[in-house]
Amino acid sequence: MSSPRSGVDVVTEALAEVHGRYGSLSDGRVADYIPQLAFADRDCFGLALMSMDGHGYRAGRCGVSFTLQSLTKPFVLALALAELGPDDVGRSVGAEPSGEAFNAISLDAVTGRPANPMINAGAIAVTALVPATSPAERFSRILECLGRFAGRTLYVDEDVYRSEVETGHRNRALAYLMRGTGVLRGDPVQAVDTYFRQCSVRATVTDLAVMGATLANGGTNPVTGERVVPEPVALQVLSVMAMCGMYDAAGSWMLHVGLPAKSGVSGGLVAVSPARFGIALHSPLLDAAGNPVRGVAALRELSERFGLHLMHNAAPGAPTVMLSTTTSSGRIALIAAQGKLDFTAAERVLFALERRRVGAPGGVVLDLERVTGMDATAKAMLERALTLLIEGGHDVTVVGDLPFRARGTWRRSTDRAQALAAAEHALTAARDPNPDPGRHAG
Ligand SMILES: NC(=O)CC[C@H](N)C(=O)O
Repeated sequence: MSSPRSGVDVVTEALAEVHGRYGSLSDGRVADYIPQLAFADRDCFGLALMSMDGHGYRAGRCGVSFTLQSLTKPFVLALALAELGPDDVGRSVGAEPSGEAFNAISLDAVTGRPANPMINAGAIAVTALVPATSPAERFSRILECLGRFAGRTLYVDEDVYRSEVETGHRNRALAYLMRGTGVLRGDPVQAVDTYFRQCSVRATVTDLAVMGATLANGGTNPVTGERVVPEPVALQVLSVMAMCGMYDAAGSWMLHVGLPAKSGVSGGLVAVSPARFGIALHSPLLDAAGNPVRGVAALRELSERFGLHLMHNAAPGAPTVMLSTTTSSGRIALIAAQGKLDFTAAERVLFALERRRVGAPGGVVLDLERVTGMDATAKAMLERALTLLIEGGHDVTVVGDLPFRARGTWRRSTDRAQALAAAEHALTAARDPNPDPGRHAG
């Protein structure tokens, strides 16, 4: 796909630009240790981005399918984690970067566990963990799960599968070693056979972008709307990808691109910008670490251009605290906030409150009328602060209808001016013995 001639599609334009810039790189080699992979078209290059809202963008050849190979590893890990949980999975495989090639014999001297699930040894162990009553059922569960990530039914390339079976002696050796250390339960030949089938599943760049977007979106496929894995599983998988997804180039990838990612020997790569999008590409020319040369260059540029690095500070949003003052009576601290509240926004509100707070029995009016939402952390922080204020003898009013609980007696209001008037009244009443009729228990 070329850059759009009209309209405002700057995302496609950016993809097309990097596609054009790096599509002519001819360094690297097509993997041929699995003979069928040597037939890959070295000129093929496609790049697709799928946002967590399900908006898709493409450049180059994105509809051509290729075998996913190691790109299946994070998604099968997700299945095992969803079924068994991290403790059980962790008994069979570690989560440490190996700093070695994908086919390394990276087994811990004491536990016998492979270093992580993104190298072959770890992936074979994880595949064998998927609960099933037979190898056929295990593979069909894996295939079905990959399809749910992609949002469509996927198929095995039988030629590539046979090619892997014929040449995969090293993978068989890894499986036998793990059988020896006790990490792999069951038949090592069957475990590797399931793993070969899994590696031979075909998908397109577009499919792979959807698979990445599902992880970006906390485990829910943004195109089909289906929850594929629970949110904590998506987080765990992305963590492992961030540390181990790019084999022995994981460190320099994190330094220069800074996104959880996974590559495979057929030249595919998927990277995830958490809570933003999945981006995928296919280009069979691989560098020495087994990562696609054009893809690494393209993603490095896109990451810089769009500020995607995980360690990049998020752009400051609108100021959280719109108003922070003490009323003319000197008795009430008034703080008004806006936007969506997370840890940082809640901390800003509480910092302002702490600075304005008048000694008890002072009043506090917290105007959250223009707060559009809050996450669980912000809610817990504000509730705790309200409880502390009430316990400290403050007269507390919250303006707005956000769902809050706080122990003790406090007021809720829909209008800031009324809230201030009621608070002044209550503070005056507190000094004289008449009870305040406006107060209720929350
Ligand atoms: N890095 C990869 O994609 C490796 C997968 C391949 N099927 C193998 O096991 O050798």
